[in-house]
Amino acid sequence: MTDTAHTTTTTPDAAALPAISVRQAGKIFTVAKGAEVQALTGIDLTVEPGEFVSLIGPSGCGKSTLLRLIADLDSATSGEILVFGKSARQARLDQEYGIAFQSAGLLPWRSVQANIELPLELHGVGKAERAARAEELIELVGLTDFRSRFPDQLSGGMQQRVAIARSLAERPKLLLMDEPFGALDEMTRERMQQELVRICSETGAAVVFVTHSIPEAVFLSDRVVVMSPRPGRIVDIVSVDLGPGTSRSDSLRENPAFFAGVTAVREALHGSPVAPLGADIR
Ligand SMILES: Nc1ncnc2c1ncn2[C@@H]1O[C@H](COP(=O)(O)OP(=O)(O)OP(=O)(O)O)[C@@H](O)[C@H]1O
Repeated sequence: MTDTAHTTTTTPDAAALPAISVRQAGKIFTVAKGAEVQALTGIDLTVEPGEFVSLIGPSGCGKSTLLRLIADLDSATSGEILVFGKSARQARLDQEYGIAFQSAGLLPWRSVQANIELPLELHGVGKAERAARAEELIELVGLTDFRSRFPDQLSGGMQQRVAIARSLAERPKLLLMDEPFGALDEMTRERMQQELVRICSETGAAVVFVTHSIPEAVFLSDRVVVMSPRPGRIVDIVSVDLGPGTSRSDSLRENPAFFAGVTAVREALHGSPVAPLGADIR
């Protein structure tokens, strides 16, 4: 449950900076009649470049709030949040990450292809290059026959796939994902999990991934951050080290190391001490 040291000083090598450094972050919402909700308290978390970290915990424990603070969609009441050594605000302005959140957030007047191309368009990427990249991504998320459709002509899960493709358009070094697979059927969800693993290993992107699913968190993650509510805080960080030679392919779902990881996260969620992981899971 240790966390790596925070790097808040400027280093000459940007690649050596953590993808995310959160130190003592807290968030208080002011609600009706001046009442306050302490959504997060004392959050310390470092995510290294290329690392996959999931946030899991009961409803209301602050998972989405933490992700929103990192994405600068809301501001912390206390503490510090750095993204690749920059303030969350600067990182947002510099488009340091891709975002795929619960609601797909697509532009209804743009086709699937045009939605996926949007971030590239905003950054002045030429038409041919945009189209080629969109084509790759449309294929990746299995929407080849739907490239010209509009969001209201797609199922919720298909809309979510468009949003994921859009978040990948600029090959970001960091992806912030809030239950991106929540609306998908189980088979599509597992396929998308595998695609995400592949994409991350190919691009070296770090990911912070909010989920309610323990198996999903274990399948995807290097570390699973377990949170508890009132106020939202980190109660444990479970490392999922599957040992040498174990890839995150479909067969992992039937691997004893995977089951042991699921058990470790479940116990952490339920507040039981996590047994030291055995030889299968280090
Ligand atoms: N804009 C807001 N105004 C007031 N309170 C808020 C706001 N956003 C979140 N909260 C409160 O902060 C706490 C954390 O909410 P958050 O949505 O981050 O939890 P979560 O763990 O993502 O929940 P879920 O798993 O249900 O999505 C909750 O008590 C919630 O009611």
